[in-house]
Amino acid sequence: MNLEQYIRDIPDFPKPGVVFKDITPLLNDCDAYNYTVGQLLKLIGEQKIDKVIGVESRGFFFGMLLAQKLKAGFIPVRKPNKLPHKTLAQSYDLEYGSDAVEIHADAIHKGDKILIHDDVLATGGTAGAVCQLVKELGGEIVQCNFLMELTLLNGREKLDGHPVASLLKY
Ligand SMILES: O=P(O)(O)OC[C@H]1O[C@H](OP(=O)(O)OP(=O)(O)O)[C@H](O)[C@@H]1O
Ligand SMILES: Nc1ncnc2[nH]cnc12
Repeated sequence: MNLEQYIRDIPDFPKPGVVFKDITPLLNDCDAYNYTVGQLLKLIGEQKIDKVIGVESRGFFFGMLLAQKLKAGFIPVRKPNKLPHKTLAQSYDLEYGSDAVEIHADAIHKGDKILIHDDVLATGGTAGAVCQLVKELGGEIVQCNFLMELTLLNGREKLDGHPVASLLKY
């Protein structure tokens, strides 16, 4: 299956000059998203995963599906002031702006094997901040896993040498 046909380019969204990669056609097709889950699982292989982190908001869709298949827990990493319990926060720069991410401080136990999932690796600011949160809580990052990678933005460089895998490269 050619997954690229389910990802739509939206020029100048959300700001002029940005070509937004829209995954809603992929989410809208059961065969396509099931196939995608299978392909993402192949990237992980036989590696043991205790918890999958999905990054708000588009990382939630496949993050939760992956967690179920991997028989792992799911941890939402959210934008500021959304999580109700005690949190740890990390700020970062975006391709189009800046923001911060938060995690519940009790979500990871020392030594937990963590898969970080998001839809897009762009500048790496978001995923880099998530790596920092996992490190501070004593988790072990097994893989940073993405549907797609915008290679010209060199996001991998922000991920501290952790293994990175993506299904599509643009
Ligand atoms: O590698 P980076 O440059 O950090 O960019 C990647 C991040 O940007 C997008 O999220 P966005 O902040 O647009 O939020 P959303 O998922 O809620 O739409 C995307 O889903 C990643 O989380
Ligand atoms: N070009 C892009 N398309 C979709 N999500 C993104 N996140 C950061 N850059 C993006």
